[in-house]
Amino acid sequence: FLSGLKAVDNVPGFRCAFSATSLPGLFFPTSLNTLWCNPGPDFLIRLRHSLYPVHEIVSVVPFLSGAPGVYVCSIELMRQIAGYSPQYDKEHTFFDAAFGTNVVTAQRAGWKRHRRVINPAFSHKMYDLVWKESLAIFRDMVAAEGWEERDSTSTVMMNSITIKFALAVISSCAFGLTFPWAEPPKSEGGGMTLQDCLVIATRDVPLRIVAPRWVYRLPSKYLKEVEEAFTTVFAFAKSQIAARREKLADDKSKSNMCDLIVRANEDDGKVKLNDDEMLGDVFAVLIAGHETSGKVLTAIIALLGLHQDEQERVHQEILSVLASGREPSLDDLDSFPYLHDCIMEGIRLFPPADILVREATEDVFLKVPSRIPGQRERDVTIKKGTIVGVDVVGINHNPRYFPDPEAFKPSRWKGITEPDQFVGFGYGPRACVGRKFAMIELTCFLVLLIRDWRVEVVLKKGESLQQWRERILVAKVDITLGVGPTPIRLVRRKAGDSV
Ligand code: HEM
Repeated sequence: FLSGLKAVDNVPGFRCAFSATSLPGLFFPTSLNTLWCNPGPDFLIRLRHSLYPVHEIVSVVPFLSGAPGVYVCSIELMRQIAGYSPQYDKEHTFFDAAFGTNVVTAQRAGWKRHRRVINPAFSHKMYDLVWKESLAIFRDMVAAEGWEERDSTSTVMMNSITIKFALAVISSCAFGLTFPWAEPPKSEGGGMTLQDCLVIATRDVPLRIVAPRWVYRLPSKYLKEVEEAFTTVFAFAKSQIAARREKLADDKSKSNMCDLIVRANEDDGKVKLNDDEMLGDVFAVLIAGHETSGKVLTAIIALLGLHQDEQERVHQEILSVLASGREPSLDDLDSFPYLHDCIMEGIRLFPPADILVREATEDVFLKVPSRIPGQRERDVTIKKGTIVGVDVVGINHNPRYFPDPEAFKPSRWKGITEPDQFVGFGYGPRACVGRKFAMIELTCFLVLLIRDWRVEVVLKKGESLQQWRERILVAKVDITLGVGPTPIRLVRRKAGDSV
């Protein structure tokens, strides 16, 4: 504990039993009790108003389990920490124990091989496919949900719709696995859909790591579900790699992302990944590629439902681009600047990747800005091996960059180029490789939705919009950050209809 305090140069913060990202920290209940403190995985967003009273840095020093760490909410420091400096690397994480080393978690030396294999998959041809599939899946969804024949829907829980949509897009574009909206693929046991299995597999990673295999034979419905979920997800990933290999042996055409990854791996002898690493990458793309987009899509739809004026502005923009009544295409992607700003603002308020975690590879010196105008920076020396987290939520709520940070104001992004202040997709060499993929599917979904439907939030009797926001838009972190169950209603737009 004392060496932990030294490692973070006595920067003020939490002195706790477990660090937020250690295994016990995830298992035990969150508590800020001074004797039994466990800040919990979502402390950055929960405590965002009070975390940084003076300087833009806070420390977490556990006395039982987990590594000491500091968290910063400064863009200037993010550039040093997540940029190209060899002084920082990805933190060694326990997630590898469940899914294998992969492109998201690998440390610098191994990561380059993963990234070289993954990169060719993110091509214009792939983006074309993402748009086409998003369009087709949206249409299938509207028909299968029975919205086509209605002027307004009953209450729709948006979370399951957007996660299913994002999973359908990644399954189709990454693995060539298309399925009808009404009949998603089921697990071998037949009880759960692949979507259910992925939700459980991502939520229960800590249990999977600590529980020995015999535990799953105990008579518990919950444990049986966890076992079925992991077995299904592993079988799916393995079958995808095997199928790609077989296909590529007699068919040299490259089509979906998994084909391209397997081909890139086998084309270049120097960068070959072994089967476990390939499996890890398939999981990484599957999870990083649907959890993030699905969760933030719900938040953006909810924010547009709360802010009818902003929604109307987006609607008018869509009508002006699609004036002739034609369907949107990938060529229109940059023709919706206001919608683009709404997406940026949604990601700012509810960033799926709430933190960029790095580890100091040597002793590092930080000049930390003060939150109080006119007050001096603080010099801090962080010891080698200490966790250094870029607090994305903290940056996004830092009034130095975003005045009135809690407000949904898409217009604040006008004229701001992304690398300047937009940290939602990360920064530097490890920034999101799927950024354009995500922007395409989000734009396609929102253009089609807002063109045809007005989104309304479903209030309880007597509830105000502000109360709805406080009740529903509560961020929760399980691997990625998202909002709670979000009830909305869609009302079909008629010609000349506006708010
Ligand atoms: C709105 C949606 C998304 C958001 C907000 C998001 C955010 C991020 C962020 C912040 C990082 C950097 C993490 C770090 O530096 O520690 C990242 C990395 C990554 N993302 Fe995304 N992501 C999104 C969608 C996607 C999609 C759709 C895919 C794949 C199709 C994807 C694949 C990846 C991968 C593979 C990495 C690791 C890159 C590397 O380390 O080389 N992401 N993402």
